Amino acid sequence: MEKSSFCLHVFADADAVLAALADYFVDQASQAVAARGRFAVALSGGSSPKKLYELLASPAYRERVEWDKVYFFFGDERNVPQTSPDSNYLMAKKALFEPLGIRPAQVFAIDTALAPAEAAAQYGVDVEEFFGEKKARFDLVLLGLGDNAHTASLFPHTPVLHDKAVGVKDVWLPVEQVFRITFTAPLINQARAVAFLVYGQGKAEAVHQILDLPRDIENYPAQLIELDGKEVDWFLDEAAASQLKK
Ligand SMILES: O=C1O[C@H](COP(=O)(O)O)[C@@H](O)[C@H](O)[C@H]1O
Repeated sequence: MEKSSFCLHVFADADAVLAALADYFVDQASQAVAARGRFAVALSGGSSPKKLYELLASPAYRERVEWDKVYFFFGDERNVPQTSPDSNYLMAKKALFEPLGIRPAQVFAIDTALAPAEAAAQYGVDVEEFFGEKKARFDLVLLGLGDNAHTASLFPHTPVLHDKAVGVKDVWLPVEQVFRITFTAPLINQARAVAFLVYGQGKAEAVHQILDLPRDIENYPAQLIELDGKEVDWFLDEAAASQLKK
C-alpha cells in the first residue's frame, strides 16, 4: 500500500484552529455513524486538546454529534492515578464526558491502578475486544505534538519507536523518570483518520522538524505517523507553522 503524506490546515490563531478541528470531528463522527453505526475515537492528552474538548461540549457543538454513539479511548496516558491533575482521562472527563453526560460504558480509560506493563497489556485487550473480529481501526485518532517532537507517548530514543506490533505498550522515560502507556505507531497508523492539533510558537521548531526534515524517528518520533493511501491532517495556527519551509 502506498504511504501517504500530510494535509496542512493552517489558521490565524488557536481559536480558529480549534473551531476547524471541532468541525472536522463532527464530520468524522457523522461519516462513521452513517457507515458503521458508531464512532470510535482515541483522544490525546496534554494542554492543547482541553480547549477542543470544552468546545465540543459547548452549546454550539453538543447537538451536532450523536454522542450516545461515540466511544472514547486514549492514545496515551501518564502513569498516575485517574484522580491526578496529570491524568489525560481526568482532563477529558472534566472537559467532555461530564458536561455531555457520556455513559461510563462509552469510555475506555487506561487502568493506571495496574503496573504499567499490565495496564498496557490490559488496554491492548480492551481495544481488541472492542473491535472483536474486525481489525482495530479507530475512526479518528487525535494527536498532539510535544516540543521535543513526541506524539502520543512515543518519545525520542525510546524502544517503543521500533515496535512493529499493533498494540499498546508501557514506556519508561529516563529523563523524567516516569512510565507512560501509549498506542504503538502501527496501531495509530491503521486508523481511518488521524489529526494533529498543534498551536503556539513553542511548537514551531518541532513542526518544522517533523514535516520538513529527512526521516529521523529517533529524534522526531511524530514522523512515524503515516496512513496507507490517505493523508494525515495537521491543524496548526500560524505561529506553529511559522518555521515550515515555504
Ligand atoms: O504528554 C503529552 O503531550 C502531548 C503534547 O501535549 P501538549 O500539552 O504539548 O499539547 C500529547 O499529545 C500527549 O497526549 C500527552 O500525553
